[in-house]
Amino acid sequence: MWRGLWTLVSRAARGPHSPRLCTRQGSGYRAPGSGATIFALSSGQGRCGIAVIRTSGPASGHALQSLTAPRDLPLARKACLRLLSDPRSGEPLDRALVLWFPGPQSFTGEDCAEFHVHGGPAVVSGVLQALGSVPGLRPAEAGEFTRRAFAHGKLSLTEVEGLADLIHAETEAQRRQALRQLDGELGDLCRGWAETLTKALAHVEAYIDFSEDDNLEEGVLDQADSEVRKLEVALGVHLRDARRGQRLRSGAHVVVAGPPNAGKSSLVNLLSRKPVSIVSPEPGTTRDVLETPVDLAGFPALLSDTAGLREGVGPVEQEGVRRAQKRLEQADLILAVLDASDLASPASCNFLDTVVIPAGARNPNGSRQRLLLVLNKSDLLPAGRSDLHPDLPSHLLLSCLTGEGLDGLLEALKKELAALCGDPSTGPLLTRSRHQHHLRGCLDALGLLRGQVRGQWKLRPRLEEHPEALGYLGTA
Ligand SMILES: Nc1nc2c(ncn2[C@@H]2O[C@H](COP(=O)(O)OP(=O)(O)OP(=O)(O)O)[C@@H](O)[C@H]2O)c(=O)[nH]1
Repeated sequence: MWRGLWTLVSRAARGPHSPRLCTRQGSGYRAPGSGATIFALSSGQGRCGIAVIRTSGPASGHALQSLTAPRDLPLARKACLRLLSDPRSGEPLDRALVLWFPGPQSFTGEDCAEFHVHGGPAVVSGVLQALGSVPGLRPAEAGEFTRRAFAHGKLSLTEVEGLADLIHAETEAQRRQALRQLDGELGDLCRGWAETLTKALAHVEAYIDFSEDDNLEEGVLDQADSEVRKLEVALGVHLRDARRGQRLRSGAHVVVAGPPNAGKSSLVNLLSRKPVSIVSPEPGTTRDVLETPVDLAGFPALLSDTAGLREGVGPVEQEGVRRAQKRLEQADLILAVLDASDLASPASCNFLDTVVIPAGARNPNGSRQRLLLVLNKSDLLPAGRSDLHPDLPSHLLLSCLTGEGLDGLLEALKKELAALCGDPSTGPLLTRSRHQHHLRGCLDALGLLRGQVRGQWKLRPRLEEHPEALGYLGTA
């Protein structure tokens, strides 16, 4: 009976055939056409000082020798100046730095070469054409160098994702997070979890094999159970935190809302440093939701300008108000803007009552909607006036016209966004729904395993239905 249980559990621990959370491949996986030698421009397109062209594959050394004079291979990983010429015509193409990375000590794990040529379009296209004429070489597909690095165990899946995030990082916080993931932090965390699980399974196996001979310390199952419980707690904490990492990748939704003419569009333009929205003294100028991606105090955000909220307007503006309200419901952070010199107007009072005050109250899941109240047009207030409104919630004074108060607002935004997106320096974050999917699968499987360990046989049919259950964390 125990043997049967163990067969189930160990099958479960080996997990699914699909890529696991932090899989480091290194064997088995072969992409179509992976035997060929590939080449590509690895630096950006366009005119520039230096462009880097790379090759990867068994014919890299031959390609390097075919294009360079003298023809001998340079010392491994040492930059060396060579004349490049077209192997078909012998026509000189450029004088360039070349590097030779014999596998497996290269980015992809294969033989690689790099040509650091002058970045003019004619030079780049001449060298690419010359490489294409070398037998066994073909242009690389998008992402193929990284795919090969993964296939040869040079990068784990989470590191590949970190690399992609680093290339696309637009803000400081995104760069920090991507670099930490590329350095393997998330993978290390998952491997730690996987090790804990493997140890717990080993204890269960030992119990199954030896308990009847009384050779085993007491409490082995309890110990395994307690380890698995701790693991469940750790996974739960990361899962609950998952939205923060995803926000850090894709940007938090910051919605600028308020009554008409409060200066919402002026604030959006000020924060994005470009004329996203039309600014005019006419109330009701902005009718639709206008979005722009911005770097707010080092964090990525999608900033939305919305129609001024007021009642008794025509059908077009009414639709704008409806869209603004819908966007407010989806906001991660509301930037509520009021005209500091017009706080007693019906539109301001209504906005305070319907948006600002309710945001401070706890919603059914126990959290509050994040909101920063900004009183704009502070330049219109009489000097030294601080008695704005006795019941006004905590707020920031700003003048979009003079820029006064902007530093304070950016500081407050930084705090809010750090809470929303997570601080990459405090530990690895789950940045993709793939991570969440695998962790959730692992958590479910741990529940099943604990049921089995405690002899709850009624769960057995369910485990048999999910033989992959415990393989979600991947292996080192
Ligand atoms: N004095 C002063 N005027 C401002 C300030 N910010 C904006 N304004 C003016 O206020 C008017 C309305 O500004 P907008 O930014 O268009 O206001 P809005 O809230 O987007 O207006 P709607 O599109 O009608 O909802 C414009 O004439 C701006 O120049 C400020 O800080 N001080």
